[in-house]
Amino acid sequence: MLKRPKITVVGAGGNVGASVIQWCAQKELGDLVLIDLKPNVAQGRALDLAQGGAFAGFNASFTSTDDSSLMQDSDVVVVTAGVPRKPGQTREELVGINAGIVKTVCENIKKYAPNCVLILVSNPLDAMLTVAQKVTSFPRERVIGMSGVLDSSRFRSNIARALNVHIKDVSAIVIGAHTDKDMVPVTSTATVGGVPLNKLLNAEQIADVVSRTKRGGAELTELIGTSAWVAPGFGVTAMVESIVLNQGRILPCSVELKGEYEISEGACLCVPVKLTNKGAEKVFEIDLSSDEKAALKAAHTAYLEVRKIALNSI
Ligand SMILES: NC(=O)C1=CN([C@@H]2O[C@H](COP(=O)(O)OP(=O)(O)OC[C@H]3O[C@@H](n4cnc5c(N)ncnc54)[C@H](O)[C@@H]3O)[C@@H](O)[C@H]2O)C=CC1
Ligand SMILES: O=C([O-])CC(=O)C(=O)O
Repeated sequence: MLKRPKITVVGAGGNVGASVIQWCAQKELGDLVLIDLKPNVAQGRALDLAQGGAFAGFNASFTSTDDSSLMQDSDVVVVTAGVPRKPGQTREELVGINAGIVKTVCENIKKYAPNCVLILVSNPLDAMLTVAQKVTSFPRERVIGMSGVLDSSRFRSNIARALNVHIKDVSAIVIGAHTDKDMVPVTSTATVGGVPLNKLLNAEQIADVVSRTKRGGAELTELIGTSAWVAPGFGVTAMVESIVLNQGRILPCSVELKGEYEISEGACLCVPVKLTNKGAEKVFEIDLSSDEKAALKAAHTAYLEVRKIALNSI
């Protein structure tokens, strides 16, 4: 029998984890292991999905457990374990509690799946990525944060809605920190069907799209009462797919920088990377406007503050 990729989601009983499992199952990306502190909930999520396979047309294999050893030798481990924010909170306010959770989970990943590509989702994303890297000591290629795919998807959706065009034709990315204040929607390179964004929207309209994008997660949290999970699940799945199918997609993801963008070594921020079965195989430096360069610098400063608290909490 052919060996399929083994994909583990830690935190799979929760909203984002369940969404990731659903889309990975739908795309038959591999055998899925669902781990959560609440094993019954993870088991329930797995059963619910398995029962939908007949009509959704997939035949995935699920294992659900609170036993971390079942992630043994996973090819990809997605970490969604952690507390989500409530309306009125920032992601950064979760730092103390989630640093401890990410530390515990990453100790198990290091022990049981030392060769995996780790995709981190828990917030505050960039600082949690530093915790994951410190605990696992994995090379930067194999510790990747999901932020830019989601933020860019929101950016593209906001541009498409402002112009009443198909989202597929919108090419635009968000880099920087995964925070309401310090994400950097890159307007200077954004295009729709090859037409530069500034030929389609005026400065005020662009500012509106940018501000809506930066507040995308907060807006949803206010509406739902907890943070988003459907679009985050799609975002993670695109990353998993590019890794397990070795697609080599270039997607904005949080990674440790090693001097790129003139940012001090060791900082984790979102930039475009090539995702293959080695993980974030290549990090790209793109040309930015002077405003975007300044915004990236501010994102770095903000990240350092949150990182300090995160590292003091573990
Ligand atoms: N990076 C991003 O773009 C996004 C990040 N998030 C973050 O993802 C995290 C999860 O969000 P939700 O799924 O909505 O929360 P949730 O509360 O629905 O699920 C979290 C799950 O983690 C589990 N868990 C907690 N500690 C654990 C441990 N040590 N081992 C195993 N499982 C553990 C809980 O039992 C729970 O089932 C939050 O920190 C949230 O802020 C959410 C959306 C997007
Ligand atoms: O807003 C949140 O707290 C969850 C998240 O990171 C997002 O949806 O972008």
